[in-house]
Amino acid sequence: MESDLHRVELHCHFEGALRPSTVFNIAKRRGHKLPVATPEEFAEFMRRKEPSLLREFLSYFPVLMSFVAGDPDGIVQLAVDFIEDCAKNKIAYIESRYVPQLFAKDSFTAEDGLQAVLRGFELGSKRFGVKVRSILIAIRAIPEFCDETLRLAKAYANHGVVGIDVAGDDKEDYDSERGGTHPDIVRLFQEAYKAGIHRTAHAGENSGAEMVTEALDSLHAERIGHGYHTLDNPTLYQRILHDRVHLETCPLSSHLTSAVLTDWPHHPIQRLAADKANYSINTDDPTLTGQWLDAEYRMCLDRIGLPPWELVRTNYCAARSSFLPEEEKADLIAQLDAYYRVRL
Ligand SMILES: O=c1[nH]cnc2c1ncn2[C@@H]1O[C@H](CO)[C@@H](O)[C@H]1O
Repeated sequence: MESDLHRVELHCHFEGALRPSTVFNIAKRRGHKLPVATPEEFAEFMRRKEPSLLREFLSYFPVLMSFVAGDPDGIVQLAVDFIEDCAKNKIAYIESRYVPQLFAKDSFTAEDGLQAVLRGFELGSKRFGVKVRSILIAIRAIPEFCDETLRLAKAYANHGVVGIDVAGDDKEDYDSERGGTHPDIVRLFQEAYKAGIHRTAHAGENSGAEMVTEALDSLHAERIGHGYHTLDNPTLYQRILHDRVHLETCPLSSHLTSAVLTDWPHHPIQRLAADKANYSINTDDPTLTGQWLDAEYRMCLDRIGLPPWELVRTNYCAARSSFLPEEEKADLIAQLDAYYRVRL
């Protein structure tokens, strides 16, 4: 049977995409005190309704993880459910990113957490036909994690891990006076570059264009997470366009974190579309935004005013800029071709 999965997503935090009802059930099973009585109320409790600062948006991650860290069965189930939610959103291929250390608790290590996520992804992939790969995230504010991030990225390169990223509050945790990104994180990216591990970096989300330049020049980033403020610097923007650097944009998240302050028809995505830039449409954190890829696409059509074929084009951009080996990339593009019957 021909697959109807035809979308590619490159920027989705697994911890930010945990199915609320499953988190609720895990928390109940473990005897956690919950602020609400039903799974539906829990979903509403986690969903951010109004724009706030990125820092506040990110403050919900420790809350979510406190319910599930250290619980292997729960983590496997969440990973299976994640893949099911991808299939419901017609995702053929997804690169999911996460911080293995956030799953650790007591004697349950970051590596145990990583293995549980990978196990769930494998089970989910077999069941729902979605192809998934992992990107391990280093956190800007916790450079102490870097050595382990590099070790795990190398050790699991043949088990579904295709790259690394750095996340966190890119404005608050980036110290331009002291030289920007922490040296340990710069070293992590340089080592990954030498080892042939792919690299993307959160930059230009809340921070300015200079951080995007640093990500390209010092971190050897092949893609940029968010990157909206690239457009504030015309020279850098021309460089991105010329070099076809891929920007992983996340519409609703950009609004809820106040990364983008303009109204929807003037969203940076509108400009990227007009300039035929290399970018993709992504969810970032569905548990916190309350919407998956279907709704993000609708937002692009209805609010930003993208034409439908532009969404087809962004899927091809995403497939071409994915961290898959060339042969698998060609297979993915063929899968898109079979569905769209037109290549953009
Ligand atoms: O939009 C974002 N910008 C920057 N960092 C983020 C964003 N969403 C999640 N994380 C960070 O990624 C890790 C979980 O994968 C967490 O550390 C969270 O703070």
